[in-house]
Amino acid sequence: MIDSHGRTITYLRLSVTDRCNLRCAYCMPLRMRFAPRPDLLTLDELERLAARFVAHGIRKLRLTGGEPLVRPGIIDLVADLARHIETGALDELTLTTNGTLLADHAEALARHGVRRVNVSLDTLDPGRFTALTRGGTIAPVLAGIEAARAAGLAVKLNAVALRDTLDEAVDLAAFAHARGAAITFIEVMPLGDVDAERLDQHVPMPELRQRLETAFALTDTTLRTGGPARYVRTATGGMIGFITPLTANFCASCNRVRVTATGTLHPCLGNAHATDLRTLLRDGSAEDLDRAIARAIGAKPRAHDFRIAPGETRGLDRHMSVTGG
Ligand SMILES: Nc1nc2c(ncn2[C@@H]2O[C@H](COP(=O)(O)OP(=O)(O)OP(=O)(O)O)[C@@H](O)[C@H]2O)c(=O)[nH]1
Ligand SMILES: C[S@@+](CC[C@H](N)C(=O)[O-])C[C@H]1O[C@@H](n2cnc3c(N)ncnc32)[C@H](O)[C@@H]1O
Ligand code: SF4
Ligand code: SF4
Repeated sequence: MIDSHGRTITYLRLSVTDRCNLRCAYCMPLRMRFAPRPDLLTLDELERLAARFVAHGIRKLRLTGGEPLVRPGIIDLVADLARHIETGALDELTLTTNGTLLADHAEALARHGVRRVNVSLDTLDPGRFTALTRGGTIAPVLAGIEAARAAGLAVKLNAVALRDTLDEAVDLAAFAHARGAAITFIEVMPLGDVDAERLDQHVPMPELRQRLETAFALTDTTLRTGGPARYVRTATGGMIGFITPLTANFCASCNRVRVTATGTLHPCLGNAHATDLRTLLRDGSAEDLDRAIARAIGAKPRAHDFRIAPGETRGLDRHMSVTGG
């Protein structure tokens, strides 16, 4: 699948639920409205839809959410999708999780062909964690990271670059590296309404990188994982990734599309473009579905138009938890 800007699409981010057991302050408001249950794809529909994308050249499949591990039957879905790894059609089946339920599932994920997981962790301070997630506790996340490692899963940490936790950037990187994990810092994106001003949350990545440079000597690398991060290496060999949609967008090399838990294809995280696949999946033919996917990818926008600056925030009326990032 090649879009009209010549970019080959090989990476699908599939949201398996828009529900979550946390309420991260940068992701959603405390009183979040979720999609009506009948609108959610069934596990069978998710599996069938993923198979269409794999048939069209998707090589990397990431399950996300909401929180993917709150979806009942998630391990059955992973087990079904694992056949694409076994046939060689997929290079990677992976997921991004808040880690709260990872201790319960790490072993089963590893058994079904998952080799690595990305775990979101923005703070190491238990009180701050509860405040930032509006009610979560950090202990299960830390246990989840250990369980994943024990199950043989490679772990990467994700931390959003936030004004309130900037003072922890060095500690977070050291925490990750002590566990053999890479860490990626992500600039906050203006997606959906939250109970705060985006400008108050946003830390431009050069500022965060400067903090890290007080503790680590950083060397740029050419490492690519197929995701949007650009990586540096510390003198001790630890990897730190930067995802910089606001200060240095990476759209020219984009290889990704996403499908929501209700079966909407968004060819770009940062634009409103949307194609309903659920109706075709439920009532149409396989050819109709394939045509709709091809048309949507052909029309993938060139880039996003996010902006967070004094006096001006430009974003989208769609929360990150809808697309799963
Ligand atoms: N603007 C933008 N942000 C993205 C895109 N893809 C991922 N992100 C953001 O990057 C963050 C980290 O994504 P992950 O779920 O860890 O996935 P990844 O970066 O592809 O992971 P790796 O496979 O480990 O490289 C999330 O907050 C996403 O929203 C994208 O295409 N555009
Ligand atoms: C939407 S979550 C879904 C998966 C899972 N619940 C988790 O938190 O890892 C995926 C990633 O998006 C990040 N994220 C959420 N809202 C964001 C925003 N507005 N800007 C940047 N990253 C965001 C999270 O920190 C997480 O790393
Ligand atoms: S970032 Fe992930 S864990 Fe946090 S509220 Fe959003 S979906 Fe839930
Ligand atoms: S904002 Fe859109 S074009 Fe840019 S990297 Fe993300 S999905 Fe790709």
